[in-house]
Amino acid sequence: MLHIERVRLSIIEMPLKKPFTTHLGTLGNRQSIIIEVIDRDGVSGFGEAVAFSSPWYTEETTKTEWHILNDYLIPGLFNQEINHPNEVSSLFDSIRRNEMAKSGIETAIWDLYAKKQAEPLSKLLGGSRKEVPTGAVVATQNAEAAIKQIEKFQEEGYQRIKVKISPGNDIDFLKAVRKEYPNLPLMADANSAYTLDDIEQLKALDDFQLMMIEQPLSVTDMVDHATLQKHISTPICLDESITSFHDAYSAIKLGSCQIINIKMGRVGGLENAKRIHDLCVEHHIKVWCGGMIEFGVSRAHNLALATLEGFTIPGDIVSSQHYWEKDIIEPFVEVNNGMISVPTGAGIGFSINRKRLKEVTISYEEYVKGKGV
Ligand SMILES: O=C(O)CCC(=O)C1=CC=C[C@@H](O)[C@@H]1C(=O)O
Ligand SMILES: [Mg+2]
Repeated sequence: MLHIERVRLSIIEMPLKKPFTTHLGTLGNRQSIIIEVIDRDGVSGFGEAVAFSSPWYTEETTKTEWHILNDYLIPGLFNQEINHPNEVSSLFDSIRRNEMAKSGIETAIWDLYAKKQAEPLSKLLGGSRKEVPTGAVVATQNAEAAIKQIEKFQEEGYQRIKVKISPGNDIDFLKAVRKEYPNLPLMADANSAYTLDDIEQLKALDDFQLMMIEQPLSVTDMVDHATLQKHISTPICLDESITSFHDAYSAIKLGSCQIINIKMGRVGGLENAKRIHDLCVEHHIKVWCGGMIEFGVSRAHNLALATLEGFTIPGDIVSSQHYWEKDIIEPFVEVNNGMISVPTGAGIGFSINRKRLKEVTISYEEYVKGKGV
């Protein structure tokens, strides 16, 4: 039985080592909310609310998460007796959407629960992998720079490369990449840059032997993706369209995709992520673990999730040092020959460098039992 006694929220901020560019803009600085839930025995669990500072990827932002966490999600926790983290997402049923805020708290409670059970989070999720294959994202629209980044990722052993494409930055870009790397396991993420009017361009992508095209059409679409999949041989992977178990169910029913990028933040936490994984395995839909250019707490949770048997495609789980000068976890997540070893310690299996957390904290709120209820 878990009794949450205190919650500590820290908005942290770090510059990326290299800007992350898509057709939607460039991310140079990253904020995230680190959530520490502390039970009556003084045991801490950590989660990370991963919305960006502006609503370019989903409708949530660091500020909306701060509001929903402060005013809705946390106050309701103090008088709850939680038997299992699987109960947490239904506690939030009366609060619509706000999946990343919910995921931040839910994952922190999963970490706390696993620590109380003295078990690795991966084991409690039902994961069996002792190491996880991983891929990397080339986030530049400049072909020359992209080829240089791919060369570095190849040296580091990443098992597949994801590039970003959009109208006017697709065919020639992919031709340049394929010229240098004809056999590279390669996928492309469009972040909803196309419409069905672009169908001829999208058909042309079939010449590049892509593993998949991720989210080519509107972030809320299922129907046009199903139409598009009938016209192209490249498998469609959905990302932004899948914000819930029901979205995954609908996409599978409609034939909108052959692959789903599962991000626990986008779908409200680990329980929902696991349910979507199980549904996809049942319906022979491939899944992989997406990233959110996050810090070490969410990266550690992704690692635990990616140990589930259905995660057969290398995910977006790069090393801590790819993005950050100094992450907030110890040890850092490291990639060796394209694999990441799964920690065997209790919970997420990484500890928090509190000194570093304090250094990069820009705003802070602590709740004690009774406040906010
Ligand atoms: O976390 C990573 O290493 C990269 C993740 C990544 O590619 C994305 C994160 C968030 C928004 C997008 O730009 C993109 C995606 O759509 O998957
Ligand atoms: Mg994506």
